[in-house]
Amino acid sequence: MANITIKTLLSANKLTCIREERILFDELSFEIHAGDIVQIEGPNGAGKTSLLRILAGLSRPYAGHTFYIDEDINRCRDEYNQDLLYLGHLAGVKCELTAEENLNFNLRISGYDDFDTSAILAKVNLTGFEEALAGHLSAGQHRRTALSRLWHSNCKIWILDEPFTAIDKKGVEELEQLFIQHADNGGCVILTTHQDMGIIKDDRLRKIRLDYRFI
Ligand SMILES: Nc1ncnc2c1ncn2[C@@H]1O[C@H](COP(=O)(O)OP(=O)(O)OP(=O)(O)O)[C@@H](O)[C@H]1O
Repeated sequence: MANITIKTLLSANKLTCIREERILFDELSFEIHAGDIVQIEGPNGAGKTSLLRILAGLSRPYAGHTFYIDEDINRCRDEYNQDLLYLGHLAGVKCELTAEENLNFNLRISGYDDFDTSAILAKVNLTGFEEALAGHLSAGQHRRTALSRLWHSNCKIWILDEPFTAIDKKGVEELEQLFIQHADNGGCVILTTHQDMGIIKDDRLRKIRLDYRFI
């Protein structure tokens, strides 16, 4: 019988998050493996963004730990940050830069120096808008500028907060395909969305649900 090893990329160990005297989640534990596509779900205000930010090491939990492979993320920041691509709500797009300059800037600060911005922007349907100021782009084009980084990433762990916001149906499908490809190549995707996904079927998607609790 084949010996299948499941590689754990990220694990949450008894994470507790309290905001404004409200317990958003309490002793939440889970493991995320290579190949996983995980949706954090729950109503508005349930704590999805708070959880993603804790997993990304951008904020601290009230209690508990996040591990990158088998090390606490606070003890291996550099290695973790090199393997992590986090896109939050604002997604780091600067309105005063063009779409191309934004992509160029974001890839360079992530350590890449050999890439073709026109080809990457073409993947997100921004051909012809390379020189447009991000501040003048439509909401969907602005979001596509942020997402373009995903098409040139060596990071295994993608943490994406509402990646489909303002993206049209075809764009959502292309992103879903990319997520599947990334997971099939040994990465993982952890995302929030209030939209239904059409390509990533339920048997390919793991769900972690957050619900309100009060002290
Ligand atoms: N830094 C903070 N200080 C105080 N309260 C906060 C902070 N961050 C989040 N909150 C509160 O925590 C709760 C959860 O916020 P969060 O953004 O994590 O929810 P969410 O599930 O992502 O919501 P949505 O679906 O609306 O995006 C909200 O009530 C929010 O006001």
